[in-house]
Amino acid sequence: MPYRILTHCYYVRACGCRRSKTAILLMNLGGPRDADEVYPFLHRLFADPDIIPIPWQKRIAPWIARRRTPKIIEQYNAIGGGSPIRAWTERQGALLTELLDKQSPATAPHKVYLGFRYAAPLTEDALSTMLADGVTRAVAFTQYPQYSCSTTGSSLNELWRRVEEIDPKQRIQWSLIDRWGNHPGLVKAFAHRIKEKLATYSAEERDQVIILFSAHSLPMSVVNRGDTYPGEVAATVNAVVAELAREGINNAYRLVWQSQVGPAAWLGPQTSEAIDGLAKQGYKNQLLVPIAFTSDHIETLFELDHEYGEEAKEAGVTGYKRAESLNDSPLFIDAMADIVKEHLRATPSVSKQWMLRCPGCKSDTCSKTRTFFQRQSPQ
Ligand SMILES: C=CC1=C(C)c2cc3[nH]c(cc4nc(cc5[nH]c(cc1n2)c(C)c5CCC(=O)O)C(CCC(=O)O)=C4C)c(C)c3C=C
Ligand SMILES: [Fe+2]
Ligand SMILES: [Fe+2]
Repeated sequence: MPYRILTHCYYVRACGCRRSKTAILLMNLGGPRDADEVYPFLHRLFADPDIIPIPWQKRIAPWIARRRTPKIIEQYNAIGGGSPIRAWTERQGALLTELLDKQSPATAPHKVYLGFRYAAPLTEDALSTMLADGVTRAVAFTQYPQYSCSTTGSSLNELWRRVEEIDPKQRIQWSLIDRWGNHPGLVKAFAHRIKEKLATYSAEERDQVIILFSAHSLPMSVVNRGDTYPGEVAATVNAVVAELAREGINNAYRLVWQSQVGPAAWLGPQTSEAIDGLAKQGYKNQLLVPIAFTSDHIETLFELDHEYGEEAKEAGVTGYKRAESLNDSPLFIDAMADIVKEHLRATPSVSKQWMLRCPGCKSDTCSKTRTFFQRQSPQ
């Protein structure tokens, strides 16, 4: 017990102290848990120039958020009142900790923290808790498998700013897992979810099912400045398709893009239009696969299930189904543990704060910087 008050305890096994030796910060966008959290969530999102640069941003963001809040509350009400991202991330974190403690005694005990960009627990909350817990070694692990300056970049820039503010002496040594869209474990987990759902079609229908991999779209302005996300999503799709082919599954497939916001041009084809267009070509069995996010959220539960589900029915798609999100899939948790284990083995702890900035642009304002030729940072 007395060891609990020590800042550093390297004798965790012998003394029974529960202080974690390795902290893992799961970074994600987060989501409102109830109606009261919708406005603050949207406000933070529209105030973030890394996701959406707006002139006079600080002044305009509250106004856009206020106008959008009633519509988004309605959408969250349709899926049970709030976003399940936090609950799923907590569950994934608990399972990951358990697995890592078993598989990686050299870096145990592990402790997972959640750091969300737009909803509680925010990055700054996570960082303060980690410092209060006496953490000295941490891995920032993005929960977006494919890198975009608008998502992982934004989270990293926020972490970098908060470290400067809250931990200027760098008591915590950080390293970074910034992309993992083609990790074999992730690919297997996606393929398994697809096989599970394909098995629910009749034997005659199964080969006729078209698989629609659906990812959150990006504004063309972000695509055109060289964001690597579209290519990384396509790489995940190709890897999953190859994995399915190895198991004798050779269905037709397309990559489509959902969740456009506002009037600007976004990357297409749009999921809803593709569903309709393919229905007109006679594809009555369509299996939707969310490929750029690892747990359920408004875009799977509301957009894919409700909104596009209704549109598909009207278009005559009688066999419209969605693959379950990865959520607490054991294959997915195995993949997460594998990624962290491998990272810890290969990456000595590094304290350089620049590692926490968006490696696409090394700037804390991604949106102003070109990101062509973004390098794959070491994992
Ligand atoms: C890989 C995932 C995501 C990318 C890329 C992404 C880019 C992106 N998003 C917006 C604007 C909004 N996104 C909103 C919600 C939202 N976005 C993602 C994921 C990605 N976004 C998720 C999982 C969610 C839902 C969160 C939940 O349900 O808990 C919203 C809020 C909802 C709404 O108002 O429609 C906005 C706004 C932009 C502009 C962008 C790329 C630049
Ligand atoms: Fe989004
Ligand atoms: Fe960036």
